[in-house]
Amino acid sequence: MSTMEPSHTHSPHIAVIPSAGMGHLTPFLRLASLLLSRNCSVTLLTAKSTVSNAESRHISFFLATHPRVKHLEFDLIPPLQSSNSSAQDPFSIQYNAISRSAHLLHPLLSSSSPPLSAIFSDLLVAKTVACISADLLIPYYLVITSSARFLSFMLYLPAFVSNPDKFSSNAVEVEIPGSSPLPISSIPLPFLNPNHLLAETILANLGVVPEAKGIMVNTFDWFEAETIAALNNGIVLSNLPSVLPIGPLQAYEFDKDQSQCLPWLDDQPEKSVVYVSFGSRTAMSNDQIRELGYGLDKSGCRFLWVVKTSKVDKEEKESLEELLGESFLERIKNRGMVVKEWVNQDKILAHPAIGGFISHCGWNSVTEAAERGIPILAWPLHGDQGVNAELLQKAGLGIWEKTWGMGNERLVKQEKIGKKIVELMDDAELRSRASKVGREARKATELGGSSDKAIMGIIENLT
Ligand SMILES: O=c1ccn([C@@H]2O[C@H](COP(=O)(O)OP(=O)(O)O[C@H]3O[C@H](CO)[C@@H](O)[C@H](O)[C@H]3O)[C@@H](O)[C@H]2O)c(=O)[nH]1
Repeated sequence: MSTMEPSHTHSPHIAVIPSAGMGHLTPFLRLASLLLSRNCSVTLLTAKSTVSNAESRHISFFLATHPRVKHLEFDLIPPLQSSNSSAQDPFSIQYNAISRSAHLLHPLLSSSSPPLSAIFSDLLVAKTVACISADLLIPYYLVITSSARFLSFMLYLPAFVSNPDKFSSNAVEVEIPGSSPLPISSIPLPFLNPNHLLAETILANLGVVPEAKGIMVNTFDWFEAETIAALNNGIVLSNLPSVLPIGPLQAYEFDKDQSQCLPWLDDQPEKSVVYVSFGSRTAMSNDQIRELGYGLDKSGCRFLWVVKTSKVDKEEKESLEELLGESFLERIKNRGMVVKEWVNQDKILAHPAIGGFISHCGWNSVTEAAERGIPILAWPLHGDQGVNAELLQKAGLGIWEKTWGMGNERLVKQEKIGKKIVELMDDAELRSRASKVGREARKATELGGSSDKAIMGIIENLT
């Protein structure tokens, strides 16, 4: 993005309110950094305790490198106890706690100095933020951390859950107005159970979406043109505010990476390495992790693999030797690097040695790969990831083997994995289509590009 300064004398002061997990925090910090570069003042509001170490480390580092940002923390009221075992996902519990604690934001926001010009918040606190913004007579904008396609589905969620007969066990897809039908198999499991904490939290906040001044989405026009048009033409929801694609949001400098990954990549030939990572909060079963390892070995490709065995980094205990065996690590050591730590993914994807990405299709990972034009082998595991996998395949950014299923529902064998990796790395047409996606993504964020114009329009409206 450009660092063009607004021509106005009054620079807006914006409160930025993410929810939980790196997948939600990262785009908000990137947006905050972008706003600063456009001469805005920023106040960042976060919950006093985070779920993962990665979040608290990133917040601290961000504040240290962006000293103009004011940071305010709010308390969390104790989480709801639920008998539903699927609700025990620590991130869903935190989303719910943040959503229910959002009223504690009022005194922090109303006493802000200089007074706030706007609030940019995650959907999961929208209900309270809408009331506060009405009280303070300032606009609020929603920031969607997933795809526009997934936003369409979320907006359709109230209709979906209130009409279960329409979605009988025989149904294979859901018709979302203005969008191609969504396979039932891509719908996140919590949404098939309206009593799930995550579904409950989203449903509780959806009602105020029409009160937002605008809905920013970390996507770009070219990538999701049909969906964005449908959202903006009132086909999905008649009273929807403008949907504004502002992505891919750019990474800010995060230079504390002490790992050996980048030096190792420096020694690998161009586009020869497949990067494997399943984001910040997704763990495969240990059996699946081992099959993936043998599959990587069978493919004969070079690889950089970030292994994650538990949802939250605080629980990671097992060593790589215990998990994969010393003989595996010895066998692959000349063409594979396996780590079990936080890596600087954005820098890795930007490295010329990377030729492909095996990804769970968390939306940040997808947008980061899109920006670099890196082809993805989609392996969605939960949440919005099936929806994202489908759309990235349609846009030409990757391939998705649907028969592998979502999550740990079936064990995908090493032979299949090995073959797919070879397909990912050898397909010249796929590589060229992915490069085109990269060119379009970069065009969107250049000065005068569609995403650049969208963010400048918002800032100008606030001055
Ligand atoms: O070692 C690591 C692991 C992750 N990342 C970064 O962490 C972010 C992870 O975000 P994402 O790729 O979106 O995955 P999740 O952490 O799984 O994100 C959650 O939030 C996303 C945005 O709402 C959803 O799309 C996902 O399904 C949901 O799991 C990305 O920026 C990665 O670059 C690193 O830099 N290093």
